[in-house]
Amino acid sequence: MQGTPVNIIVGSHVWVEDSEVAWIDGEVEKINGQEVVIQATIGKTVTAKLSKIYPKDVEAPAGGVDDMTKLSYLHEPGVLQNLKIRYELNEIYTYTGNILIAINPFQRLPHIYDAHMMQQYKGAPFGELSPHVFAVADVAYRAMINEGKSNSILVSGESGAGKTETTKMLMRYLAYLGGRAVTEGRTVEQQVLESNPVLEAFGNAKTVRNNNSSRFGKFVEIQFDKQGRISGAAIRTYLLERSRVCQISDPERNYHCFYLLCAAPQEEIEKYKLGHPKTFHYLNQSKCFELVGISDAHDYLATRRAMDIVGISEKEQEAIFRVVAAILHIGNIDFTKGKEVDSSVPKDDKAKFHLKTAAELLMCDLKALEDALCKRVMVTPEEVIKRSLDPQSAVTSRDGLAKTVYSRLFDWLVNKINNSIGQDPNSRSLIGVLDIYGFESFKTNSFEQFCINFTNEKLQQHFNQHVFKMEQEEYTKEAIDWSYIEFVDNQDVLDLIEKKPGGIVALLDEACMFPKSTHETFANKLYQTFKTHKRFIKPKLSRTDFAVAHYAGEVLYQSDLFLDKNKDYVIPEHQDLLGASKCPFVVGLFPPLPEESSKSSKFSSIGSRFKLQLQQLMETLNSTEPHYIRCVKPNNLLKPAIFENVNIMQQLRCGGVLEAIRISCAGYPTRKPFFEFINRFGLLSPAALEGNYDEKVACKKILDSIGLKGYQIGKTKVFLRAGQMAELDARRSEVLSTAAKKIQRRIRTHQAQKRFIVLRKATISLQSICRGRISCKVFDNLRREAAAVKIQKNGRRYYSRNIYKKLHVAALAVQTGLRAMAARKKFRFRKQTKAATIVQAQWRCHRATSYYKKLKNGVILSQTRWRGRLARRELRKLKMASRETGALKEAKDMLEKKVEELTYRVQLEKRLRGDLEEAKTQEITKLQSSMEEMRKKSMKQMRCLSRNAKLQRKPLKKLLLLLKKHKF
Ligand SMILES: Nc1ncnc2c1ncn2[C@@H]1O[C@H](COP(=O)(O)OP(=O)(O)OP(=O)(O)O)[C@@H](O)[C@H]1O
Repeated sequence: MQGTPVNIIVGSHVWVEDSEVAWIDGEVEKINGQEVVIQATIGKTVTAKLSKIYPKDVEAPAGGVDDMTKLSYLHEPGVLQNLKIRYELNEIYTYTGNILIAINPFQRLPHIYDAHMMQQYKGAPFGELSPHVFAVADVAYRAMINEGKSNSILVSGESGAGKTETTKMLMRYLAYLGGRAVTEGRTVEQQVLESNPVLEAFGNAKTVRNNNSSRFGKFVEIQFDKQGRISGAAIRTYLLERSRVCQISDPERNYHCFYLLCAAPQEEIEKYKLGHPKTFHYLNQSKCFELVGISDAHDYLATRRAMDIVGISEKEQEAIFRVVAAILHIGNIDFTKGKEVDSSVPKDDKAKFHLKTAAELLMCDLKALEDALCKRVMVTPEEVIKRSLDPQSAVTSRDGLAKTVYSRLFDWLVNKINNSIGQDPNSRSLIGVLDIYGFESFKTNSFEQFCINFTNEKLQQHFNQHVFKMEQEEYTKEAIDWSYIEFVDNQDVLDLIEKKPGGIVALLDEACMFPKSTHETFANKLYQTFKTHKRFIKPKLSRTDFAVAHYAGEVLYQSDLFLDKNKDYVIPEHQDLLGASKCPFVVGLFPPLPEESSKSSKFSSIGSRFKLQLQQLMETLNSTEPHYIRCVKPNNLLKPAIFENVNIMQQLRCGGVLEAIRISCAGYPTRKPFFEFINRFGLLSPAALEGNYDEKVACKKILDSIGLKGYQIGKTKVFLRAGQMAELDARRSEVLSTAAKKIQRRIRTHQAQKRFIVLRKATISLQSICRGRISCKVFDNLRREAAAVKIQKNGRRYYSRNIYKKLHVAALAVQTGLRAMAARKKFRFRKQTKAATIVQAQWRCHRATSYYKKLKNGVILSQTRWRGRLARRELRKLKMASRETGALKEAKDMLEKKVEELTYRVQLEKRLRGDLEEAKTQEITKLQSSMEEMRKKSMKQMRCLSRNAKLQRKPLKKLLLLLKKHKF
């Protein structure tokens, strides 16, 4: 795409094309006719042709634009600068209309691929969120669901640009959208996703351009049912790089599976008699055995796990790795000259050991294997001749066997995965994801590059057809006013390659079928046939090379190995050998050829098979709605944050990105049938629809009412310029969102009102319930309080009463005690007083009595003595007076009177004592009840009293005795 040097005036900011750094920016100093002098920002003055100068958009947003069709100046430096700005901000995705450009970040950016992101992109309108691979997958999915049409996503880019990673993301997102419940432990989408590590282990290898380069093309068809759920899947692979099995260059590696197996657990290493990769010829041609940051041992286990998930049984896995090990051993069978001329035999014991191990692992006959490698059977009409091969040919035969076995193994894996995932015959539609090698142009380009570039030509044509050709056809059909948009149609290159008869592929097949053909004869044939073809170039200095002017540039091919690489037949000896293996798995890899084909032609060409495959692929793609993702590799160092301008510009040119931008801007990339247009955008101008039944006029009115310029109205469709649809959609979204807001507002008001009424009612009843409950609680509390007070009162009363009772009883007891004590004291005092009185009376009585007695006795004595004397005197007188008896008798009567008196007194005393005792008994009886305790005392007192009584009795006794003595 060449820029149009508009607005180039002195002082304007411009870009200048520079072959080394791609672009230099600066300010125009001078314009001299067709030459411009620029003061570049890199500090030098540059003089360039006016046609190499492009205006710079000084008002472009600082963060770049997410769709390049939005750029004010659409030219290469503008596009590059935009990508660069975004890449520096880690915005690796940018749209170019409907094409997504993905720049490999060479660093993990998990935040842009997590579940949250998937959720965000699910159902989001295209262009609403920032560009993303999920957005493309979402568009494809929605289009499939809404229109019921199959879609395809074509991922392209050069090796290491990130196609496989992008494809994986697409598959992950589609699995997320169409995932379904787990059945039998694993889902279809799980199997589809897990097929990636299995295919990567066997089809990927480290190359100089990518540490995990897919050495095959892949088209994954994901089938969906009516509900949009994944119901099946099919994987188609294209052109596995067979030569890598036997030949690798430093610092590349062979297919990952070989290294994985060499890092397997020890028992497997021993079982397959393996060792370090450096001990195997197929691996040690390069010094690179390990990958930085990758553990082969870990990957081996991961691959086995993935194999389990995709449905490869344990037994099959064992057989697969046995065959892989056998290939490694086959590679170590070296040959030396045999005894016969031009014959060969295993070189040494080491070669024999590997031959034997390979035979064991493939479960075929050792001798048959040796013969298959060292001999050829020639069938002539006359006889069957066995011809020996020289060591060089034996090595070629050996490598041929290894390549055939490996490619059959790879095909088996793909078939197995397809069978295991299963196809859905009732699938409504599918989404195909194509991850195919990008355009390749190296120093030496062989048959592989030729096929790869052929594929890219095909895809470019599909792209052209979709983007340009069909577009312009449509313009004509719809009779809109348009000017022809120039684009490079590559049909002539495709004719050069695939035309039948006469194309390069056909000529190659022809050459392969003639035994005497060599690459020189083939090249000559090409030179002759395409002498005048403008896309075919014969290099001046070479006799076998040829160049093709591809859409992305000229590529020089070396035809040396074209013939060999194009031959796709299995040497019959190899077929017979492995067909007779005792291992059913190996036999399965080499099914017997159909009788006819083996007879008619043993030859089949890789080129024409590949051509056929591509044809089928194109048919599939043509029946789908395509979406394009162009992966870009920002640098060859495979490091993040390095943006190599020239390299990227080249990729953008090759990928047709710039061309697509140009066409998008020059043409009418969006169109809609009138009906659909009115249906969709009628709401932008309701007035335009009123009373108007002509759709075309209505469409025009709608567009005019919005004020869009530059659109076209065809016979049945409205044609819009790039970005106009977005503008219309934005307006529509605005109208819809205003309407939606209005409706939402109303509905929300209504709902809120309803909610409010219900809420109020509920609140009131809740409040009344609450209040009721609170009152109940308060009442309950009051009742409880009253009860508590009552209980407390009663308790206290009871307690006080008890205390009082005790106190009362105690007081009574004390009072009683005290009173009793006082009474006792009084009683005692009275008793003592009484007793004292008695004692005193007794004593006095006694003393008086004693005194009286003494006196009386004395008196009596003295009287007696006296009377005696008187008596004696009288007696003497009486005697003398002799018997004066009368006097004596009188004395005697007097004495008797006295005794009577004394007896009366004794009786009186006795009666007094009885009265006293009676009073005493009465007193005791009275006091006995209250003074139980004092009984003893009283007893004592009684005793005392009785003693007193005794004492009282004593004088009485004495008195009685006295009376007795005196015989009263
Ligand atoms: N989106 C991404 N995020 C992070 N790293 C990425 C991304 N895309 C690619 N890469 C890195 O780039 C490497 C190469 O990517 P990938 O294998 O997808 O390239 P490719 O285009 O498929 O190459 P080939 O054609 O050789 O198979 C990956 O191994 C990965 O490290």
